[in-house]
Amino acid sequence: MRERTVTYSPSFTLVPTRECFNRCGYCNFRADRGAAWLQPAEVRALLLPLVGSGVVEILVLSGEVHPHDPRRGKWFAMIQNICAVALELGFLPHTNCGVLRFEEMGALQQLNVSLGLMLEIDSNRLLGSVHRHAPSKLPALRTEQLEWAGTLGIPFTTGLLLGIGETPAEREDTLRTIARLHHRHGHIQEVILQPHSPGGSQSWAGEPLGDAQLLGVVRLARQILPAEITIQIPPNLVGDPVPLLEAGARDLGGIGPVDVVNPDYAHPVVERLGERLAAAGWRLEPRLPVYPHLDRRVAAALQPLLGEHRARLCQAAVT
Ligand SMILES: O=c1nc2n(C[C@H](O)[C@H](O)[C@H](O)CO)c3cc(O)ccc3cc-2c(=O)[nH]1
Ligand SMILES: C[C@H]1O[C@@H](n2cnc3c(N)ncnc32)[C@H](O)[C@@H]1O
Ligand code: MET
Ligand code: SF4
Repeated sequence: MRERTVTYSPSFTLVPTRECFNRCGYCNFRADRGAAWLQPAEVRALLLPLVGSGVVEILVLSGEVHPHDPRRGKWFAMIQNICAVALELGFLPHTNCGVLRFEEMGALQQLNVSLGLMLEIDSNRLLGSVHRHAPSKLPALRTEQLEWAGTLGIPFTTGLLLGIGETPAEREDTLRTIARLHHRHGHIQEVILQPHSPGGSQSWAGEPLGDAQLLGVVRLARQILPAEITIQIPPNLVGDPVPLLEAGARDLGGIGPVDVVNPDYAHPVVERLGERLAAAGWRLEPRLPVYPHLDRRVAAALQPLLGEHRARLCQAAVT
């Protein structure tokens, strides 16, 4: 059988803070004001042991401080510092810290090879349920973020959170919104199809999205999204990834020690996952947090480090 390829990103997640002014009904990550903020010394202490370990991506995933909160500037400076330390130690940062001001997005572009923000579901109807207390999940705000990222030329990861009360038509609308934004700017590198996976501390008592439903969405996404956009599924939130790969998914996202968003669902050990996939005719390969066709859009100051990682990845592939 011909071997096909599926990718993952060897990653480690840093959390600037869990403090968040939103209260998404499905969230098991957020904390109230007063929660800890990551200190500069802690960033170094967490990252130093990872140098030379094979980890490349530092996923910076944060709760959000309100844009009009007087502490917003300090919060944003903390995120910039985390990215700068990660770069200094030779890692490639990818930040998803929620909705940003245009100037903030431009500043993070100088410190990240790509940025992420889930569109979730492009429907105002959910503002009456899971997003009732989540102003930063307003669909118009999130589509504007994707538009800005396109204007700035930032390689971008977005996605859908599935099984949060949306209809089939709303899933299709969301995929079409992403396709439309991509057609204008060509900046969407991957779309995560994330199945809602209930955890112990969320307020909304929704069911998990099953693999059979996810399979249908992967097929639909492959029809709607242009071929250069990769479909990502999280291996720890699905039963068997193989049928989803057969349906068009080609990436398994960042794999690290813990999934901080879904701590109740352990990540697979990469070696075991590789063996399971190989038995089904799929070769698991590492990738960088920016896709090769978008390398030239990465900030000039990051090009030398990106080049080193790209060369190392090619070397590993031929040896
Ligand atoms: O590359 C990304 N991976 C994202 N991932 C995948 C992530 O790389 C890994 O699954 C782990 O969170 C890393 O330990 C998410 C996973 C989740 O469970 C929830 C949200 C995200 C969001 C992103 C993201 O914005 N960018
Ligand atoms: C960082 C991203 O994590 C996703 N997210 C948040 N809570 C859950 C959950 N219970 N199950 C799956 N994904 C979740 C959202 O899509 C958010 O944008
Ligand atoms: C756990 S969510 C982390 C990213 C951000 N708060 C968002 O929801 O978009
Ligand atoms: S999903 Fe993100 S925005 Fe929503 S409450 Fe959790 S941390 Fe905040």
